[in-house]
Amino acid sequence: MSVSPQSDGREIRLVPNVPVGTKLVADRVRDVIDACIHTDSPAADLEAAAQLIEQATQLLRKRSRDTSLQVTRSNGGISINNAIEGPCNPVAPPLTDLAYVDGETSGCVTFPTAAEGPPGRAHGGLVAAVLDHALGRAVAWTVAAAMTVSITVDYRAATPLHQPLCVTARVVSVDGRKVFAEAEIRYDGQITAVAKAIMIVVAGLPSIAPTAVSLD
Ligand SMILES: CCCCCCCCCCCC(=O)SCCNC(=O)CCNC(=O)[C@H](O)C(C)(C)COP(=O)(O)OP(=O)(O)OC[C@H]1O[C@@H](n2cnc3c(N)ncnc32)[C@H](O)[C@@H]1OP(=O)(O)O
Repeated sequence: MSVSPQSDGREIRLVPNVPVGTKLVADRVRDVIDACIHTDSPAADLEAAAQLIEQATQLLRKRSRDTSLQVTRSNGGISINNAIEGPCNPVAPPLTDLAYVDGETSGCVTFPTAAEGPPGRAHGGLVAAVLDHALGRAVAWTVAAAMTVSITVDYRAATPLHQPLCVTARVVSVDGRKVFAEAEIRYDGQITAVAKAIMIVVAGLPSIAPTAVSLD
């Protein structure tokens, strides 16, 4: 396991694979979040549950590290704690099955109840975040690692909770450091939201590639 210093002084920790134990904890925490939102338990059960969660938190805090950004070389360089794709981040939906084929980036996501905005629908901000992330992936995989300076989202139909959604993204054009890209999210083949973004290639970000990842 190695650490590479970044231009802003923060460190990125490289890990060979998604850590199985950490992912397991993240999956269980996702379950806890869902149970917390849906529970109709009596006060005594809620108190007992809170104590158990507190005990689990203390156990996890027994050994901590400062670095949060961890990247594995597998699957095109997954940032395991990322807010959108991180399998070890219980707040990430997460966006999974990321792939890059013939210039097209794709991924899958199922929004949990915790992502609810309007009743039964995904929150628009989270839909935008997923689109933003897919755009970032598409630009990183097609051109170079970049940051979003502008994103516009058109919401065309309800993006449902608890349903498998497909996300696709691609680079449209490049003008110096500026990269123009577009993405969409689909439910059952129908587009629910479309995004257009301008991203700026930034030196010092970890380089990721679709197949052979080199982070050294
Ligand atoms: C490893 C696994 C990871 C896995 C990760 C996978 C992908 C994750 C993607 C997530 C995406 C994000 O959330 S990114 C996070 C949110 N975004 C940010 O935090 C970015 C905040 N902004 C910045 O830090 C800065 O603006 C920079 C560094 C991006 C650019 O600053 P700069 O380097 O000084 O560049 P600057 O000269 O200002 O601009 C460069 C060119 O872009 C143009 N430009 C700038 N802003 C705009 C704009 N809004 N609309 C149009 N054009 C613009 C300028 O006119 C200029 O054009 P010209 O004169 O050259 O023609």
